[in-house]
Amino acid sequence: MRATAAAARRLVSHSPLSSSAFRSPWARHAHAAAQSELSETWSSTRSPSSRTGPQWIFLGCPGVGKGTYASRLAKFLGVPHIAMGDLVRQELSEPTPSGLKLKQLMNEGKLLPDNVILELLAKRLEAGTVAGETGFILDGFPRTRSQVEALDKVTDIELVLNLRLREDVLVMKCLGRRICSGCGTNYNIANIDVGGENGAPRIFMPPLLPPPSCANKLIIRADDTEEVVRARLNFYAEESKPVENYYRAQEKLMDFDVIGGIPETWPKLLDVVRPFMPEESLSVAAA
Ligand SMILES: Nc1ncnc2c1ncn2[C@@H]1O[C@H](COP(=O)(O)OP(=O)(O)O)[C@@H](O)[C@H]1O
Repeated sequence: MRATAAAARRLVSHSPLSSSAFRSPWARHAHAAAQSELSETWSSTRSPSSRTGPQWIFLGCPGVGKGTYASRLAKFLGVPHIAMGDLVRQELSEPTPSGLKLKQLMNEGKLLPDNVILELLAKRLEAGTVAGETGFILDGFPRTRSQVEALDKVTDIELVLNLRLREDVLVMKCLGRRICSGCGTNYNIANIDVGGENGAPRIFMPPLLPPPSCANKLIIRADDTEEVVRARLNFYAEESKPVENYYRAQEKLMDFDVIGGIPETWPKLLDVVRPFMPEESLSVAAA
């Protein structure tokens, strides 16, 4: 699909959150600002349809390992791994009055308004287009049906990988997450060995521990408390269904059960995506 500036503007105007949907003045203001800014952002960029590389999406619950596998796969494919959560955290790292309200939503495990999310993504895609990026793996976007429809207007998604893992393991994984405050690398201190009962397969995931250079700089995300993790999982279950159904109906969705740690899961993941990989990535994957 050819994405013109007009199509880009539709990405913003498509948002179901009309300014009247926001109850507080700050939110209405942010919405109005995003509308005009985003239109400008998109109209000043080259067409996203000039991308010729893979345009893939990773779906899955918090803690399932989207970031880990999406970033590994992105390296093989030679495209960027664009993690919506990282864009959000980066944006909210500077304290501003509107940012504080958004941060509060995030710390409660709630989704941020579409206009905020679409603006961040549009800016990231624009920067990528300028830098000559040919495709992307999106992680954490789209999360709602309205985000799916907005994305469809400006990209041509080929493959949607839906990572799945049982809920008790997801909670353990989220609570074990640690990030190096120095270099931003993700680790996990959870030592998971569960299952085997009631016909469920055993799941063994050893910790992913940091090297000494990161070990004393580890931080925990404010939204990785048990209460918030459970809330995020509930929100996800509710909101992901329409997204999954949309891509399933288009025959673009592939379910993938995470079966263990990286050494077991990664080769299986590569096997299932191999038929979709461009020629040049196949030789890297085979090496
Ligand atoms: N597509 C999105 N739509 C709305 N809010 C989002 C989106 N992606 C990320 N966020 C916000 O950023 C937070 C962190 O996102 P992320 O790192 O993807 O967390 P997780 O997948 O572990 O819930 C989310 O809880 C939500 O508040």
